[in-house]
Amino acid sequence: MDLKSTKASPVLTDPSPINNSMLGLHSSLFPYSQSGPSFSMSTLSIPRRKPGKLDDVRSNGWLDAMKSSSPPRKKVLKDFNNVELSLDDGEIAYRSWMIKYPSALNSFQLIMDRAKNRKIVMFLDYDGTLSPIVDDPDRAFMSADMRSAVKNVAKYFPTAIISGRNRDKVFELVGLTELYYAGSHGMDIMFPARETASPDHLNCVKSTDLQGKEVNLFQPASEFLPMIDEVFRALVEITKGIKGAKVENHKFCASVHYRNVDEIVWPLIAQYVHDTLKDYPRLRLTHGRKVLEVRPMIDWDKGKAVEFLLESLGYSNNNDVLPIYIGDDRTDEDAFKVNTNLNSEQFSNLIYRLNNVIFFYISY
Ligand SMILES: O=P(O)(O)OC[C@H]1O[C@H](O[C@H]2O[C@H](CO)[C@@H](O)[C@H](O)[C@H]2O)[C@H](O)[C@@H](O)[C@@H]1O
Repeated sequence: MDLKSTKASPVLTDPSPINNSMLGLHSSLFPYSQSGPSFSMSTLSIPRRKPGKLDDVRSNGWLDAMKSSSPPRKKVLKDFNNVELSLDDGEIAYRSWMIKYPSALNSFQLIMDRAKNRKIVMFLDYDGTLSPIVDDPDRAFMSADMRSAVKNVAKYFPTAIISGRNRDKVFELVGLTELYYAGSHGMDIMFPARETASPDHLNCVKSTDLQGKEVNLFQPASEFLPMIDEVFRALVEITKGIKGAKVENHKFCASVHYRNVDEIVWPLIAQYVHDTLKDYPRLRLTHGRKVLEVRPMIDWDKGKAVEFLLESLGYSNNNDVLPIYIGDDRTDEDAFKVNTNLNSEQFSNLIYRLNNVIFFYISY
């Protein structure tokens, strides 16, 4: 059974900033931005092009998905002593999540037992996992401590970064040459030339990395390069009048950020993206943390990238291998879905939380 048939998602949506103090946790444990965007009517300028009916994005579920990461409303609950607690939906979701998924740190021995005599292969998401979530995507830096921890992990285990970002950009942010990198949600994978990709993967070519070393490059969506470039420019143009909107070109996908856009304008930004995509029937939309991601309609995602890397590095279908994936976002669930033979109970037994990200084994 895969995650498609498992209703609850293991990832958390953005909580309200006051959660941290209420739960008695230090704010540094939370990667979420602590300052929400402020809004005044005078700061809103509406772009020239008229959107289609805003009903499109209301009926197709985009708006609901966008709102699920917004600061939720308050609810009054009673605690064990019958004292009324004012909790918002995010706080309730956070508490339930803490109960549902055991802490990886408290379960360390169990995890060590499962890892005994097996080779760990480590997969790490970037934003929200290695770096804190901040308002400006260009300033999502990982700390020196985190870099040194990842460097240490890579000393012992093959380690790959699987990010939605442009591969060069995520390499620039991480800066460790000993890792493997997959950008554009796994549609741009670089791995050592000494390894060979399966003959099924035709889009694998020889190339050189930034240090001039020979490498293999796997880009299953290479034919979409001009289309993504074009849609990126169209999205920049159509959203340019929306204060706080930001569009990024990740080579094989494009991101439209609305974290810094007032919620009142979200239907408009969603409708603009929806209208733009009408001209591109071969592109599809996925949701991330306050970001709309436009990507090619191909059967490839972070999960396929994990399988591809395991296969290319010689670790697939091997009981001696224990792949571990750590991620925080909906797109990371594609990697969690790699376990297709598990029922939902077996599946949730593989999930732990590590601070506020999900720690997951891929077991064969
Ligand atoms: O797969 P990832 O490495 O997690 O990348 C997913 C997206 O991450 C970035 O956006 C997110 O982080 C930003 C910086 O903290 C934040 O401002 C934004 O709201 C988040 O969605 C990146 O900018 C996106 O393009 C990636 O797709």
